[in-house]
Amino acid sequence: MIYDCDDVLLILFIYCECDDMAGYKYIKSIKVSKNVVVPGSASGCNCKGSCVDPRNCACARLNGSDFPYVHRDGGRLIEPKAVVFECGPNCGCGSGCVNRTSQKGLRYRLEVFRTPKKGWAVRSWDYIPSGALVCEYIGILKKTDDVDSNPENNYIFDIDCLQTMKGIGRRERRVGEVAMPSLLDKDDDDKDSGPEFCIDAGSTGNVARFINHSCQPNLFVQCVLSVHHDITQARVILFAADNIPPLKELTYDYGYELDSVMGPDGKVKKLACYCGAPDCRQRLF
Ligand SMILES: C[S@@+](CC[C@H](N)C(=O)[O-])C[C@H]1O[C@@H](n2cnc3c(N)ncnc32)[C@H](O)[C@@H]1O
Repeated sequence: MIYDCDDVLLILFIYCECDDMAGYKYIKSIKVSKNVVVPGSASGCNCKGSCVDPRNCACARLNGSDFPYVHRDGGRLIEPKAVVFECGPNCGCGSGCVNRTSQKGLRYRLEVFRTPKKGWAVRSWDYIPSGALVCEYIGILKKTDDVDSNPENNYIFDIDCLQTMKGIGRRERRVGEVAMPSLLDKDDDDKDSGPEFCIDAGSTGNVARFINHSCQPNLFVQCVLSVHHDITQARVILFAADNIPPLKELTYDYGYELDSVMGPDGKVKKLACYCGAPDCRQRLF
């Protein structure tokens, strides 16, 4: 299976909702469960054409007064951030703006291949430079409570951006100030309740669902807000952490705490890790 630029899941993020026969709403290519309320679009910047001057761009200010991306290779993330604020539907800039890097689709030819011990996996036919966008984790946006009943679904990504920003969980907290502190105000009472929303790629998804875990990964997870500014429903984008040569397996850290996953019988579930890294933790969870 090869995914290339023709298979791009176009993520234009024009805020548009509609229902299909199965009762899902859509924000363009993102399917949304009917019982999920998607926040309204944020007000944008007044730039024209492309955002170039961070002093005059409201979106740049949200990123700490600079753009998170540089122009090389169609947009490269300068460094991992707690959250990236991209330009959205109410911004004056156009689709070529560098601050819409995650909205431009796949740039590398990604292949799904079979591994001896980990099932399917993903690699690129092209060289991927450090900081380049690899793909978005696409699926159905659901309430996490609604998927707990299906413990055999291996394709659920909990949107743990808020927890990571608060230093809860195993994913590494990003240094640097969050330019919009109100993001962190959300559900302080629910500190232990975990992510409210997840992306379920069990029945619908893209190539990201086949990317395996590694204890020494070459991709990292970046939370991105482009349409609205609700961190609990942030988009989840995978970027290259290193220069990645062609045909090297692409991996990210799933971020599980050991002993954090329970089976239907209420007992701790364990899964052996076969990432092969010298400092492998030996278990995914
Ligand atoms: C999101 S899926 C990744 C694609 C999966 N390999 C497949 O064949 O569809 C996650 C599942 O892949 C397997 N997996 C991912 N990384 C692994 C690793 N490092 N070691 C062992 N199994 C892994 C586990 O079964 C995990 O629940």
